[in-house]
Amino acid sequence: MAARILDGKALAETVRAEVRVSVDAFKAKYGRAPGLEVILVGDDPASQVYTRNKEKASNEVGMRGRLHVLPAATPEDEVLALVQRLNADEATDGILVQLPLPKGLREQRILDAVSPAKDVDGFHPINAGLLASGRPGLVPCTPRGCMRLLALAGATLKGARAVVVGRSNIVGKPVAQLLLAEHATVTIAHSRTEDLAAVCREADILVAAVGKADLIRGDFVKPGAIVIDVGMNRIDAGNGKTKLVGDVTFAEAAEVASAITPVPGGVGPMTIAYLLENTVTAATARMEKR
Ligand SMILES: Nc1nc(=O)c2c([nH]1)NC[C@@H]1CN(c3ccc(C(=O)N[C@@H](CCC(=O)O)C(=O)O)cc3)C=[N+]21
Repeated sequence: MAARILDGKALAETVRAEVRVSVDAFKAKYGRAPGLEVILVGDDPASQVYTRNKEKASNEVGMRGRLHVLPAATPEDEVLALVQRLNADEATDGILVQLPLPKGLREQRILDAVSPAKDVDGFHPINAGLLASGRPGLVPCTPRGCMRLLALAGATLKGARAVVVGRSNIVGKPVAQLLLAEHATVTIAHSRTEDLAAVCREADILVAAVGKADLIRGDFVKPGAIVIDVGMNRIDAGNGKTKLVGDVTFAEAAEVASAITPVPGGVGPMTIAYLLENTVTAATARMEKR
């Protein structure tokens, strides 16, 4: 059996078209564009590419996207001062601090400084707590993208066995919360899980979010399962080049699963699309509160 390949790139384009409609409605109602501010500290080449893409993607849907680049040696208090200035700025709806931060900057202190109402990453403990309590708030982008891909696959979540491999605050925990909210029976597995293969084989829905190439082999997948691969691993392609792969051995898993996301072209583009969605959601919520 060959699995259906879930095209995250095409689905992300659909989400962006939806966001464009919301942005136009927002502009008509409030006379300005939703504003996303992306903060990059340092000169990590991958982060430079990612943040430029985020700025570009936000402008393409009619928002006002802006990238702030600070030198790697910027003192923590200066980063905090920028976050606080943007928190207080009426035209700023979303604030994203690109991770990882350079050594010497305390990630938690900086992320906690972002106003929960403008926290379009959904990383603030207030938003994490709201999600865990089943209350409305800003939800992390990658987990939202995973749920939309499951909808594309036509997954029945109610009563399904879902296994999430990985327990990060950015993906594993929030995607588990979203699956639970949809009435799946959720297991969170991780590097210390005993017999990971056997646990994964129970899954109707398998979400891999660890960051380790080839962690999930074909024999980890229950026949007919839906596999969402969140991993982003840059590995040696053998020809002096590198290539991007997920956590799942794609060719093996695609023989067994009913549907599977590729890397690249799966979850990654959905993350950016939901960053835009979260920004217009945050903008609308702020304006409606005033
Ligand atoms: N505050 C913060 N929020 C983030 O959301 C955040 C972050 N920091 N730091 C880094 C990670 C990584 N991340 C990606 C998003 C999309 C792709 C993506 O679109 N990938 C393409 C391919 C990209 C390529 O070829 O390199 C794909 O999978 O098809 C990748 C990586 C967001 N992150």
